Amino acid sequence: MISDNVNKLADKVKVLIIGKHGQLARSLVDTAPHNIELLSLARSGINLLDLSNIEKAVARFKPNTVINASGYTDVESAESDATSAFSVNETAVENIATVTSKNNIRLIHISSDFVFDGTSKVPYSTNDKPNPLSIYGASKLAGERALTRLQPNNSSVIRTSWLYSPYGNNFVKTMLNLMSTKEHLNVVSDQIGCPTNANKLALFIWQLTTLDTIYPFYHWSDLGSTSWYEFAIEIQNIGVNLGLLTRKIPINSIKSFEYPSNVKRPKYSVLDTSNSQSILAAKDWREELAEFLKKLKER
Ligand SMILES: NC(=O)C1=CN([C@@H]2O[C@H](COP(=O)(O)OP(=O)(O)OC[C@H]3O[C@@H](n4cnc5c(N)ncnc54)[C@H](OP(=O)(O)O)[C@@H]3O)[C@@H](O)[C@H]2O)C=CC1
Ligand SMILES: Cc1cn([C@H]2C[C@H](O)[C@@H](COP(=O)(O)OP(=O)(O)O[C@H]3O[C@@H](C)C(=O)[C@@H](O)[C@H]3O)O2)c(=O)[nH]c1=O
Repeated sequence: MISDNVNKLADKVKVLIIGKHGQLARSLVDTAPHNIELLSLARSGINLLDLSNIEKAVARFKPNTVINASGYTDVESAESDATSAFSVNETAVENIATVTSKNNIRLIHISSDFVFDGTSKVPYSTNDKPNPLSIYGASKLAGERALTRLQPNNSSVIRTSWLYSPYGNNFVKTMLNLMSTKEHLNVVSDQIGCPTNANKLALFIWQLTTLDTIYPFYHWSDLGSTSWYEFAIEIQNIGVNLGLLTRKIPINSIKSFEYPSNVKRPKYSVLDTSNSQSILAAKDWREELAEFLKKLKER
């Protein structure tokens, strides 16, 4: 018995992150606990469409947990390139789940509020039925289903929404950029959801890696709800207060149909995160945004 425990202590927890250059993968690296041995792989290090290549990467590193932070996230381009969206968001997930299931490795995978159709009037629970409106949403749902089919045990799908971080493309960075270069902005006010600080999602994911058993589905976002329009207003208000922006520009509230886009986005996609709160307590989205922008100013 004693030697078993010693062996457990000697075996460092090893976590493989897939999607190295993405905003969530980078936030995971930023927040990783010190006792974890990490390997984060980009496309150059792992070919997600080649099962034997994933096998090799896993055999070499021998992770206890794989976090799939990769994804085809260009919601607009997905509408005209469904093949690429499904290959990353479904086929790659199938391949990863096949390998992790075979090797008894925990798999944590990220999905989106865009699997829902937005007709609900109350936050979506993990039991609610998905019905995606977009190709991106359909490809994310296909990935969820592949994972559930191939690795029903020791895996979790975490659905999240409106992710932002200092890295890559996200609404907060786009707004700060547009607010400093444009004379006015039009932003949709009839899509309601909840922003998520990628750092906090990363902390939630790290908590999941420590639990003995995990549920198949979690929802995670910051607390509260807002529209993209109110989100933009708040970014501008805090941005000006902190000196990230030098002036305020007019921000007009518009309807979805007035915004040039090929994508049908859910009108309401707030996630019910209550089951996740015992694992990590979330904060209101405004508080998270203010902390994030403060740190961005200090960088
Ligand atoms: N962004 C958001 O608002 C939300 C995101 N999600 C989900 O969270 C996850 C992480 O999102 P986020 O960090 O924003 O995504 P990013 O777009 O920032 O990063 C995605 C990463 O996936 C990598 N990738 C794409 N295709 C492949 C491939 N074939 N092989 C290897 N790597 C690949 C990209 O690599 P490269 O840099 O080389 O292109 C990129 O590094 C995704 O699954 C996404 O669907 C869920 C809800 C909201
Ligand atoms: C830039 C801009 C966007 N918008 C609108 C368009 C859209 O309805 C909303 C957000 O636009 P974006 O293109 O930034 O975000 P979008 O790529 O649609 O965001 C989604 O990404 C995927 C990956 C997810 O999983 C979702 O949770 C969600 O975060 O804001 C404006 O109204 N005005 C603007 O100037």
